[in-house]
Amino acid sequence: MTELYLITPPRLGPDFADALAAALDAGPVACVQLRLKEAGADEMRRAIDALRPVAQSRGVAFLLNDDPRLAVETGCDGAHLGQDDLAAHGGLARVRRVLDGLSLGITCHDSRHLAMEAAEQGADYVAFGAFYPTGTKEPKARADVEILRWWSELMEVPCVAIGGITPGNAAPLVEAGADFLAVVGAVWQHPDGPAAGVRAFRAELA
Ligand SMILES: Cc1ncc(COP(=O)(O)OP(=O)(O)O)c(N)n1
Ligand SMILES: Cc1ncsc1CCOP(=O)(O)O
Ligand SMILES: [Mg+2]
Repeated sequence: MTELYLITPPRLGPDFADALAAALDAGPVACVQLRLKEAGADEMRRAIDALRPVAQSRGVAFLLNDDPRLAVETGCDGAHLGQDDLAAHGGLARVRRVLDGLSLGITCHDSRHLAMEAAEQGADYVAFGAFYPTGTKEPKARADVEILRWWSELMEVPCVAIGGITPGNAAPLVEAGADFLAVVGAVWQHPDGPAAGVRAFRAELA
């Protein structure tokens, strides 16, 4: 089964909590990641305080991008870290300890080695990508669907696919065994709004 993993847009408008609620109510959505690359500490805490209850009250996990300590402090369900973030926070083993029983997701780009290492050290999921061209971020790597097939046949730890995923190109990722599809643009930039964006994935994930 493949589930939707929603990542927030890079900048949040004043009504974003309502937009998030509408998107989640159009679900199922398994997880929300707050990803604000340009926010300062205060803005980040305000966003967490406003959005975390929207997700958690609906039984949707709320993860924070990049900052495991803040995730713990603010009651998030876990954190997602990239390879540079791991280095900045003292390495994977240390981050695992900081998060204790909370969820830890790790960016592994297109690397089987990084994914094995992450799983061995207690990651709760590994993320591969970018699978398709994306305007949301300049990706460090392009990944092939075969890495999802290889991983899902070999390993128990769930895998996330990310990068340019839309309802129109999701099928090969689902077929190859992705446990989650992580999406930004296809939901938040959907012409009929985010709820329609989430609904559009339903048929692909069934
Ligand atoms: C689910 C998921 N996968 C990958 C990423 C990318 O993380 P990272 O490489 O640290 O890049 P930034 O998101 O921090 O720009 C992600 N955030 N979520
Ligand atoms: C954060 C991130 N990491 C690799 S691609 C990407 C952006 C995904 O956004 P979109 O779904 O809009 O392509
Ligand atoms: Mg990061």
